[in-house]
Amino acid sequence: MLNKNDSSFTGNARSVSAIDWLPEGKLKLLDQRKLPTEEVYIELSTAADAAAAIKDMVVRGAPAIGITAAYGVVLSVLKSGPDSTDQVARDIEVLAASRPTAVNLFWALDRMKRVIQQHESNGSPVEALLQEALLQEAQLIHEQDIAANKKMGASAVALMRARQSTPIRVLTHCNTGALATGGYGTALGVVRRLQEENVLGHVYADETRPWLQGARLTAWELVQEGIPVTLNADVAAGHLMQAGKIDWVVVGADRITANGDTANKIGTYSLAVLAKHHGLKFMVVAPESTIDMQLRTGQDIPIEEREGDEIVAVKGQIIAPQGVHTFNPVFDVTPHDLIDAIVTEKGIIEYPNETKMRALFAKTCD
Ligand SMILES: CSC[C@H]1O[C@H](OP(=O)(O)O)[C@H](O)[C@@H]1O
Repeated sequence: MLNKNDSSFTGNARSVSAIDWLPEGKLKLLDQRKLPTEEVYIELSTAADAAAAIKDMVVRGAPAIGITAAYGVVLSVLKSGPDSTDQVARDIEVLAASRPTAVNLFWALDRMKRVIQQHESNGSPVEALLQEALLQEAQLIHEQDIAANKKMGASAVALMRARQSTPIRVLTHCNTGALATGGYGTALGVVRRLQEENVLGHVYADETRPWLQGARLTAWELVQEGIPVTLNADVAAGHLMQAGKIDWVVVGADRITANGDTANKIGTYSLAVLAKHHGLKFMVVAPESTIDMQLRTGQDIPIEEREGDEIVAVKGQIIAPQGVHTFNPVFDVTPHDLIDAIVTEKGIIEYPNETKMRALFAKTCD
């Protein structure tokens, strides 16, 4: 286990990466459970370690989960040795079972399985060649995610500037930044681009109960970069909208279905209803790896429920009586008709519906 004295730590969220492949064949993760008070890194050497890190939210965020799983497959092949097909297949199943909602996990594993299948179709895969091909694919998934985030940031800000005067004031939910992705961020990538173009009015960050991704992670990223952020209780979001403080609600996604219904952190649906009521714009920002054209509507999306102890305690401090029942779904689904724009690296869909989604994605998701 490494602490922030680790040589790669520079003290700046912009250069801090949640996920790094080490030359000695290990995966280094920033333990997001310990932020913002501690920057602690862990090094993983097995696929089971990677699956546990996803399940336990050492690393979280739909794209980051997919990238971690891809490196987990590399760890599996490195560890399994020759004739490891069955063990690698078992490891991929363990990775797939780590969390159910973010489709990026399954998208990334499918890409890695295609590399294995290509090698197997060429006769028995030469182990070293397969290991190298899988590492290259995982690193490509990682790099493509960062590039997608920067492209989405630019196109989202261009749309916002075409729709209203500047500066632009944003409310965001959960964490969708460098910690949730390969780097730069999805919804937080839009915030970064607004700041880069000097048209950011202000960012309001929902604390995002119960896991507090907004308070612990989004605020950490933005404060470190000097981006003007105000942390608010989730229940204050409606008040901010009613007070005329917000122009756009901008969020990430964990799975977007063929009609544009969007699963995202619990509380997103409420924000969309509030935004509609107050006549504000609601934007979803997500790479194509978050699109699931195999599901027709959001009703089909598996919604993860986590342990009640995430609700009844905050950083170990008990805040509810012993024996209370709990209900802890950690995602909800925003219907497409509450979404003004879905921004992806392939293009922007305004007022999404199945026809528009299929026009943009059918060719790549059949
Ligand atoms: C870049 S999208 C990240 C997405 O993932 C988060 O969920 P979790 O922290 O539980 O992995 C949240 O839904 C974000 O919008």
